[in-house]
This record gives sequence, structure tokens and C-alpha cells, in this order.
Amino acid sequence: MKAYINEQFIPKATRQLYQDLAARSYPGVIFYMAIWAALIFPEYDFFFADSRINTTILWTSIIAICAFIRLSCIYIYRAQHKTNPGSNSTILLLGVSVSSLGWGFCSGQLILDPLFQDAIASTLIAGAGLCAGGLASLAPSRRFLILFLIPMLLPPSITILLIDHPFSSSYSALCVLMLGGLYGISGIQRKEYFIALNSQYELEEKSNQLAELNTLDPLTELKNKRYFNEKMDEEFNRAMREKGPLSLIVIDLDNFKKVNDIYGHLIGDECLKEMSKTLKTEFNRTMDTLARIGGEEFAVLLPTLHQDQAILIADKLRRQIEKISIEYGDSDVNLTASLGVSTLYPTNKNSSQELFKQADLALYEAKRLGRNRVESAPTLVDYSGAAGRSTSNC
Ligand SMILES: Nc1nc2c(ncn2[C@@H]2O[C@H](COP(=O)(O)OP(=O)(O)OP(=O)(O)O)[C@@H](O)[C@H]2O)c(=O)[nH]1
Repeated sequence: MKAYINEQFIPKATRQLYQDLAARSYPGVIFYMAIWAALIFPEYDFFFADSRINTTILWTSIIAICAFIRLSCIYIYRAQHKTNPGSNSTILLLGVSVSSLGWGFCSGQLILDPLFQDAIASTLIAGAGLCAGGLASLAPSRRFLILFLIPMLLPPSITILLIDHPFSSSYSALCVLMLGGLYGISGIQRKEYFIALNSQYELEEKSNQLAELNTLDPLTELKNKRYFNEKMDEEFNRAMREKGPLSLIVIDLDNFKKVNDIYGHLIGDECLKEMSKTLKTEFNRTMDTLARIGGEEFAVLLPTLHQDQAILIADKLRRQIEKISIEYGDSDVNLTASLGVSTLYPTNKNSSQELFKQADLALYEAKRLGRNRVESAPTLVDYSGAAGRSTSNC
């Protein structure tokens, strides 16, 4: 596997391999039983003659019990896999080996039993069919294939040498050749299986990366507006379910046009990148969403935060923005921002748009009152005691 799968995908590929082997084992069990039935029932008079009936019933029972054990092993593996996706595959392997050993034992006994001599050829053909089926389904795992083929082929190929049969040597040679040949062919199938799996994982990873890129603002690498809007709805619904608050801070850099006009757009871009760094440093809860929602406008969505906490955090952020300083020749470019805060306890009567509208109104108020300050929404839904609160540039 390691030769065809990128190292990072190996744990995932291993899980997938055993899941596939388990899925392929179901038709394998049916095929196994069907081949035994096709061997004995068309020759009913022969196999169920008085002298052979007891042995036939015994072998049929062994085959049926082995099939049942294999089915149980698949079932146990799947049940374990559900609770622990990394569960080990030994139980699956046990089922495969028991069923092939059951067949190997019965076919070996049949060859040894003088009463069944006329059935040797059809038994070996049936065994060859099962080996081909095993190759088709178990080829991706070398371990599974070997522990299927050897118990199946070895007993008949050894026992046929022990009896006085005119084609003993050629039967044995065929068995050994089949063992080697099937194992060799399985290598090609294994390679194709893992190369296909690797391509699928690479494709999935690329499409995940693309999807992730699609949510980002390329300049600041913060989330973009489309993602932010979706996230607002998602968090709104979550907060409604959890009956908790949802806070929002919108931030607009002050007089940014002047920065661009005086220092140029490249420095303006630097400011936006520094702003992004400051946001990422200030907000490190994974549940918070940081986004650039306009040219020099940013937003931070803060699930579970009450308005008091959001206002404090917003004011701390405002002070951090004041500290941003970008070198420009002999002078430094400094920034300030105005911030609007709103908090909502989501219900069916309000919406995420309402939350945004309130924060935007507060931001407008902060600009109107002179910039570089934090204002909170004048009206807050279901939040007692905090309406209309504001903090100036303290
Ligand atoms: N460098 C740079 N500038 C941008 C970008 N996006 C928007 N801007 C600029 O941001 C400025 C925003 O100007 P205004 O909307 O007038 O706001 P302002 O000058 O910040 O004034 P107030 O918001 O009222 O404090 C404009 O000059 C835009 O060109 C960007 O990606 N890079």
C-alpha cells in the first residue's frame, strides 16, 4: 500500500480497505455456498446415496457453519467499526480463513475418501472457481488473499498426492501454479486499487482546498462576506436552539481613503493585512468568525458572548488597532477604527439581518460621534439593562 498511497492518506486508506473487504465478503459468502450447492445437488443421486449421505451431510454442515462464522465475523467487524472506525481487521481475516479452511478440509477429505473418487474433478473445478472469486474480492489485501488461498488449495493439493490417482501430479502442479499465478495477478489489482484510492483522496483534498479558498478573502485571508453571511445564519440558528446570546462587532477603519491617498494603495493593503493579523491575535476561539465584509470593513461574530463582554472585547480591539504602525520612509502610518456592537437572543421573531443592522447602526453612530470609538446597538432584543450602552475612546 505504502508504494501507491501518499503517507498522509494511509490511515484513511487502511480503514477504507477493510470496509471494502467487509462489503465484498457478503457476495463471497453467497458464492461459497452456491458453489457447494452446485457441486452436490445436480449429482444428488451420487452424493446422497446411502453409502455417502452421512459424509455429504457432515461436509455440507461444515461448509454452512463456516459460511455462518464468516458472516458473523463481518457483522462483528461492522459493529465494531461503527463505534471505532479504526477497529482492527483480525476478526474479518478470521472469517475469511475459516471459510477457506472449511472448504480446503472438505475437498481434501473428499479426495481421500474412496467413495467420492468420481467427484474429484468437479471438486477441484469448484475450488478453482472459489479461488478466482477470492482473487477478485480480496486482491487489495495481500494478507487476506494469502490466508484465503493457502488453506483452500493446500489440503486438496497435498491429499491428492497421497492417493493413487492417475493425474495426482498434474492436479498438484496445477494447484501450486494457480496459487502462484493468482497471487501474482493480485499484485496488479492491488496496485490499481490503491492508485485509484490515492487519486480519489487527492481529488477530495483539492476540492476541499478549493472550497476553503472560496470562503476566504485573498488579501487578508480572513473569511469573505459570502461565508460570513452563511455563518451568521448558522450561528443564529444554533443560538436559538441553545437559547444563548449571539454578538457581532463590525469594524470600519477611520479615514482610510486618506491613507490610500497619502501613502498609496500598497500601503493601504499593508494596513488591511495588519488589521487581519490584529484580529487573528485578539480572537482565538475557534467558534468566532473573523471576516472582511467590505473594502476596509471587518466583522467578528461571537457566539455565546453577552453584550457586556462583546463591548469590552471590542474596546480592547480598538486599542490594539491604535497600536498598528506601518513604516513608511521616515514616518509611520497609524490606524484607528470605529466599532459597532450588537447582541441578540435569537427567536423566531428576529433574524441575523436584524443583528447585522443593529451593529451597523451602532457603527454609524460611532463614526458620527467622532470615530475611534465603540458604540453598542441602541435597541437589543430580549436583553435587559444593556440597551443604548456605549463606550467612548477610553
Ligand atoms: N488599499 C486598499 N484600499 C481599499 C481597498 N478596498 C477599499 N479601499 C479603500 O478604502 C477607502 C474607503 O473610503 P471611505 O468609504 O470614504 O471611508 P473612509 O475614508 O475610511 O472614511 P470613514 O469610513 O468615514 O472613516 C476607499 O479609498 C477605498 O478605495 C483595498 O482592498 N485596498
